[in-house]
Amino acid sequence: MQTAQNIPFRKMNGLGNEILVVDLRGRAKSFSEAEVKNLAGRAETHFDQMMVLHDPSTPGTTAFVRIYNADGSQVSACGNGTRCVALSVAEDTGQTEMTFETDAGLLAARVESADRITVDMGVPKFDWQDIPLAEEFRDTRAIELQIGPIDAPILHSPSVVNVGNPHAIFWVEDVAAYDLARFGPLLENHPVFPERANISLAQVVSREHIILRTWERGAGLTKACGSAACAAAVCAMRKRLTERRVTVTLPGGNLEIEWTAADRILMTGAATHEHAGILPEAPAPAT
Ligand SMILES: N[C@H](CCC[C@H](N)C(=O)O)C(=O)O
Repeated sequence: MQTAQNIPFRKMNGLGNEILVVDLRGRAKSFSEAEVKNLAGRAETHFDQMMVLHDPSTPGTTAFVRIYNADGSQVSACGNGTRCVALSVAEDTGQTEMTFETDAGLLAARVESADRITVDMGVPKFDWQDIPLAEEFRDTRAIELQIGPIDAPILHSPSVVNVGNPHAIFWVEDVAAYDLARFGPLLENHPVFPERANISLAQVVSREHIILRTWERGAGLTKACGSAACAAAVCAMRKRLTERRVTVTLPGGNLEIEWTAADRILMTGAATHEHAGILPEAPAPAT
């Protein structure tokens, strides 16, 4: 396993979603799954997601961003992490507009301040094959899935969507009434989700306000999940529960989500610095 060669990192968060930002541009290096999990497990570099910047291949873009969950899995979208990367780049270069390459496509970002960073999270996908689901469901606004009676009240009929990553949204009267830590992993790994899924409880307070809690695929309970906020917003709009602009309140704070007439999802919120340092030497591989 290659050791880290004096590589700087920034520990940040997006509404409390723990993010490690590592810039590998100009270096011929990438991280193994073992290195990712090792960094996630250390107090100084602990993260829910790690955002790694690599040299881009599309002219005019700032970086290709590779995204890892704490369990080492590589994923294609992280809203909170993308805001942290955008703030980091803006502070380093003075740029306020930038575009990143990700496995889910190009993401444009605008940095007005550390409190107002907007990311275009792209176009939502609702077909069962695009989530993906293991079998055909005609109406992905409510699929036949339920959990219980291990948890009362029963959870059922989630909406599903892909916003660069897969999400299932359960609609509830009170997000605090459920032991999400207990059944989150059951649903994350449910066979109906061949690539697993991020699992959220959504409470629609008004036509402009949703309260959300999320069990994240590959990271567990987090204080915020930006892509889940996007997922809940577009699924609520699709069910005619909300307008096209909503505030989503997560345990760590608020995000503004807009599903534009051009079918793109705009997410606006803050990013916060915590500390910076040099990545620790990776441990020698067990012989
Ligand atoms: N756990 C997610 C990736 C990070 C999403 C979340 N942290 C966000 O802000 O969007 C997944 O496996 O698809």
